[in-house]
Amino acid sequence: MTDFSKTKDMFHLPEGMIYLDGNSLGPLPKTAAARIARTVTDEWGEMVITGWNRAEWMAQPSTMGDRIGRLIGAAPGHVVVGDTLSIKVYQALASAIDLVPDRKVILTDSGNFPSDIYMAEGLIKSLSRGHELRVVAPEDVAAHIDDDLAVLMLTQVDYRTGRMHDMADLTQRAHSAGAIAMWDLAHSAGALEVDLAGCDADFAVGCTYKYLNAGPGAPAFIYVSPRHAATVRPALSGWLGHEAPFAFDLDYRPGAGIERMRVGTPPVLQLAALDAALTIWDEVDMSALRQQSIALTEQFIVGVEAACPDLELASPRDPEQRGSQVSFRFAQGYAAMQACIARGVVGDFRAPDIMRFGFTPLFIDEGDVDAAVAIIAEVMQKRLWDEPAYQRKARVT
Ligand SMILES: Cc1ncc(COP(=O)(O)O)c(C=O)c1O
Ligand SMILES: Nc1c(O)cccc1C(=O)C[C@H](N)C(=O)O
Repeated sequence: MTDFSKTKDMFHLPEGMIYLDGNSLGPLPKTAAARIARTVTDEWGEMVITGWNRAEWMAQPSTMGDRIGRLIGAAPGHVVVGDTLSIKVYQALASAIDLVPDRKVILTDSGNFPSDIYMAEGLIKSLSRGHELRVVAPEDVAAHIDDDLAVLMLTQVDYRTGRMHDMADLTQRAHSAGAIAMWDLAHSAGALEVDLAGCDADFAVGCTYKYLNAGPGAPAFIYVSPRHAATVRPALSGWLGHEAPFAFDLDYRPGAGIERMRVGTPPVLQLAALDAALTIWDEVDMSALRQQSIALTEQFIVGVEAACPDLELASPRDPEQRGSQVSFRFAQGYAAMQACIARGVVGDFRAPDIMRFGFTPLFIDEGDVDAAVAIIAEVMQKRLWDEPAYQRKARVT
């Protein structure tokens, strides 16, 4: 059983801050700075190019992929790390489309993160084969799975509301219709129990800078089901996904299994940060994490609803239907969030009116939730958001 009072001490948390934004960018693991410094000085500094073998830099995308695999229900050898999540979305979707050559519909929902939708649109244009991206309301996804469907492309947990799709059910429906199911786990990996193999998902992608805490710009990951891994065509056919990169052949031959989803040079310094972050995750029991996440989000909802009648719950009330974040709607949400941040409660705002708070049991506990609720209550009851300093500027970064 994971002791979350111990994991909290493994992070550097800024003094006086209750950090409820680990769903967007995780905090710094205390060992990360030394771990990165070791790679810089002992490996890059002393080994220079021999580090690719001596420090096993070249193997890290796969070894780290296996460690992430445990957190998302993937057997070793089916996850690889690299690139950004947007790139991995493109790569997975391109491979998925190839598996269903006679169909043209890609189905997603309006709660998906815009980058996934933009990448799909860009891919469709580049292919010029008449594919159509169908964007429906999240609750209508199941009803739109029919015999025209090529790929069901969904983000499991909605970045705005935290609403969670039923991965097992929708994957099974997609398969029954003869389609491929592809999942974005950006707001799932490290947030809840995911069982990719048990759900029989075809492809999954995700990032490591949110709940996994590998730092700003940390690389993404991709999963390919064992059913497809040896046959999928990698659309981004970079040299490190080649069967024999150092043969420098001029013809591309995909590497074995998941290795073919590698593209180019691994981000070694960022992988050092990921290594430090995964050293914490290696010991975490995902079922205990989920239980604690639900306890924290329930405590938060009860507290905020009792003290702040002007905030309307935007997340599902049923904990089984939401991820590890809680969102409230408020017309002055931007200003209210600025007022909370000024008082040390860091969540974030998503247009047009969502105040979003992430609950990350590795470093947030019941005391933090009570303290955050008290500050949010003060902001709302005293209308502190009404101060001109907190109003939204024309240009928001
Ligand atoms: C669901 C989802 N997909 C894609 C992205 C984009 O990821 P990246 O900026 O790493 O490409 C994000 C976050 O930014 C996200 O939340
Ligand atoms: N990746 C981000 C970035 O580089 C800058 C600011 C925010 C992000 C995010 O991850 C946003 C995030 N996907 C979200 O859920 O809103």
